[in-house]
Amino acid sequence: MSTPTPRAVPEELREEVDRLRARVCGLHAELPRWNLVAWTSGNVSARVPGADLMVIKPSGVPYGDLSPQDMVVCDLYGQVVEGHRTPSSDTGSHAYVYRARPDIGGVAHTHSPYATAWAARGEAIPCVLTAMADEFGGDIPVGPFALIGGDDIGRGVVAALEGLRSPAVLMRGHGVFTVGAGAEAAVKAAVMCEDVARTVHIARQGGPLERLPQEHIDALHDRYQNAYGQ
Ligand SMILES: O=C(CO)[C@@H](O)[C@H](O)COP(=O)(O)O
Repeated sequence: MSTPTPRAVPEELREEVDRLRARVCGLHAELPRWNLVAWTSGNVSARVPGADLMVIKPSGVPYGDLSPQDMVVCDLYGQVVEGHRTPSSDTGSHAYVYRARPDIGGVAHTHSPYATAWAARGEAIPCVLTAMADEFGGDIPVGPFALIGGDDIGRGVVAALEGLRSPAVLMRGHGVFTVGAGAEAAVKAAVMCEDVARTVHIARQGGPLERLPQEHIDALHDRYQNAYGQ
């Protein structure tokens, strides 16, 4: 990182940072809403566009107590720049992802039950559904087990997603990490990851799974990413 780490939020970024504080706080409410976390597990962050800063959840604060003012502004090495709370346990890993992947603007982490069960087995979720082709462009990969608190998880996330279209990775023995152009996209990927993890788990109870042909996966992904919706 060549630019010096800001020691305070530059005045010209104040409005954007305050907007992101509110947005990241609101997105955290989606994690319990979609049953993706228990108690205080999980977290979401957003990169501050045009700055070596991110906004992330405070560590260990119950979701119902989170407010925009609780969100913590950190540099992309995990150092607090603004905030009265201790940042998430995964701050170093979120920061690593942002440093390694300039295209990523949001990161989410959950312990959603079905996807985390696949992570416990260290098993990738095969692309057997059109919904998987749409959102993930293929299988949902597994990343390595890593201890918590530094940037090891972030390094594993970046390595596991290298060269793949998937915005989600199942971190072995831990849970789901997702990325996106913004925090909204990362949270959506987490919701969709749990949805397909559950469906594929149920399907496999009934018999063998058949992966979609690659050309169909490619066509479905292209449509969904480039033509679907408004
Ligand atoms: O599993 C982990 C650590 O990766 C997290 O989901 C924690 O459980 C939540 O940590 P904070 O973001 O509250 O520090």
